[in-house]
Amino acid sequence: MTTLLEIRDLHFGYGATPSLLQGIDLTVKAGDRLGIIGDNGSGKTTLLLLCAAVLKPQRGTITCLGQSVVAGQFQPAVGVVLQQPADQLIGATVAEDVAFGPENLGCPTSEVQQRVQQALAITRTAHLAGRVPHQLSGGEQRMVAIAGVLAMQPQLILYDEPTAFLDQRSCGTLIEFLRADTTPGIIVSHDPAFLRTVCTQILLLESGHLHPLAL
Ligand SMILES: Nc1ncnc2c1ncn2[C@@H]1O[C@H](COP(=O)(O)OP(=O)(O)OP(=O)(O)O)[C@@H](O)[C@H]1O
Repeated sequence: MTTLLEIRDLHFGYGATPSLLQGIDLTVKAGDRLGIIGDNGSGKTTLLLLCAAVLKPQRGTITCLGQSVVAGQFQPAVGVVLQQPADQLIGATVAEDVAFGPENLGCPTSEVQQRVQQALAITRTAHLAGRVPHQLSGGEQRMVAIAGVLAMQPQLILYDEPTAFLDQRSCGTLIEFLRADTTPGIIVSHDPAFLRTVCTQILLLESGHLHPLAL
């Protein structure tokens, strides 16, 4: 089975928390969606930012589809859904926002339009196409942010606390989407029941190490 992401002996820390990650090993293969749970400040977001090439490992390696992940280098194969969806919404309208990714990948206009319509349909946000992203509710913003990621057709999607700020109904929409979508990835969350519903494996990040948990 294709290996999408491979992390070996990853170490990382900040000034005040120098030993945050102390030898992380992780593999995401086709069909895998890993859930990561852990206390506040255990390093879950940091781990995602390392996978997304936003941060540079202090030791160890991260490879995506067999290529070394180089911090600061754009990885079209990896989509990231940030904890605060508003942070990644930049278009004047929802449709323009979702078009931004494929446009920047150099897709022809007809393909951009096709990808936008498809992503909005999958995330059930087509009715929001003409709306201003920053005037949407938190739940609507989250699904639009996911649509923007899907329009880039990534091979791996990293989600940082996707259920944060969602009410039960929006959570239901998200779960329905995640159950239908087969893109492999990693989901960081504080909600074990949610992770059990949408992930193939759950890992606990504790004291700088990942430990498998029973589903
Ligand atoms: N840019 C930064 N500079 C210095 N310290 C940071 C930085 N970002 C995060 N930290 C610290 O690193 C630790 C881990 O933060 P991180 O956001 O990765 O944790 P988390 O597990 O995602 O937490 P939460 O569940 O609260 O979202 C925290 O103690 C945090 O204060």
